[in-house]
Amino acid sequence: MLRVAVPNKGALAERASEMLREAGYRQRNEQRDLTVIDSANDVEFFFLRPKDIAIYVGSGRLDLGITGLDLMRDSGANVEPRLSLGFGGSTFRYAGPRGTDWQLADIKGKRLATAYKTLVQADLEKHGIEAEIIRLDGAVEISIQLGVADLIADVVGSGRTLQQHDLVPFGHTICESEAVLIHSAAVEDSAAKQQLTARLQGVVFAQHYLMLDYDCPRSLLDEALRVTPGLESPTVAPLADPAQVAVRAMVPRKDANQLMDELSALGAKAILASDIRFCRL
Ligand SMILES: Nc1ncnc2c1ncn2[C@@H]1O[C@H](COP(=O)(O)OP(=O)(O)OP(=O)(O)O)[C@@H](O)[C@H]1O
Ligand SMILES: O=P(O)(O)OC[C@H]1O[C@H](OP(=O)(O)OP(=O)(O)O)[C@H](O)[C@@H]1O
Ligand SMILES: [Mg+2]
Repeated sequence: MLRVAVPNKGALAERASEMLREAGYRQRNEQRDLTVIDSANDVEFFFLRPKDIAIYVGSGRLDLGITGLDLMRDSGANVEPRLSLGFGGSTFRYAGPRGTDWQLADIKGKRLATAYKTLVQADLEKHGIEAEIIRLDGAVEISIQLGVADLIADVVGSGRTLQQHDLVPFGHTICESEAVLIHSAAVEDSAAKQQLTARLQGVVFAQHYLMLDYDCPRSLLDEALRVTPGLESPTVAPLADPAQVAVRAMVPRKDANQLMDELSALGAKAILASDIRFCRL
């Protein structure tokens, strides 16, 4: 049975379970359950703290896991990302009190609070900076106000939490992160791991694409197909009116409105966009 780790709480938990559901897997109904067996798909899911997931997967006890790239790197475990899941995007940044034009070199000799000690230590070493790292578990932005640190390094999503605490990010981005599916770098791949990956890939892909349907004069078909070339070859079907054809093609979601404008200007009619829930390419 394939064994898969899923975040049990925090920023990634809900979306991770939602994606697995979309991919056809059974997920927990009760927030406090720590495991769920999906016997139809021969998978057991383990609901673990996001910070611990890379450690379990790196140990080889679990086959796959969903976690943040920043957490994966901080764990130091022997794991690799195998699929980006397209949610939980954040950056990991140094930050200090507003009003000072902080530079990276200013970190030297300061007390720097973080919940990602390994990640920060590696970055400081890389830049030849020595500082006292204060290891906290969370709510790191409050630590300066409470007098235990001078600077912090933490996850920035919208930037709201930094702003609320009068902090500004400075220096380079330590890590760009998003939710990823990970595996152990030391364990061989298997058909079961590949199948779960392909199912999640289908969900990620479906989120990035829309299906466009439209009718277009046969005389304009070549031009219309240049606008919507599809992934490989769009479907072109005859209509009752021999001068018209119906076209169906997948398009990137972010371009959909512009492409619909172009098709409309070209003379296409009845242009419909529909969601793709999941797919296998
Ligand atoms: N506001 C946010 N926006 C986007 N991603 C975020 C945000 N906060 C956390 N993350 C991402 O979520 C992951 C960490 O999750 P979270 O902070 O929920 O876990 P945790 O800190 O281990 O648990 P907890 O906060 O419950 O102690 C990291 O990969 C991080 O980049
Ligand atoms: O830039 P923002 O959108 O404001 O998000 C960033 C905040 O979100 C996370 O906190 P979380 O809710 O996980 O609490 P924690 O600090 O206890 O981990 C992160 O640690 C930051 O504090
Ligand atoms: Mg957190």
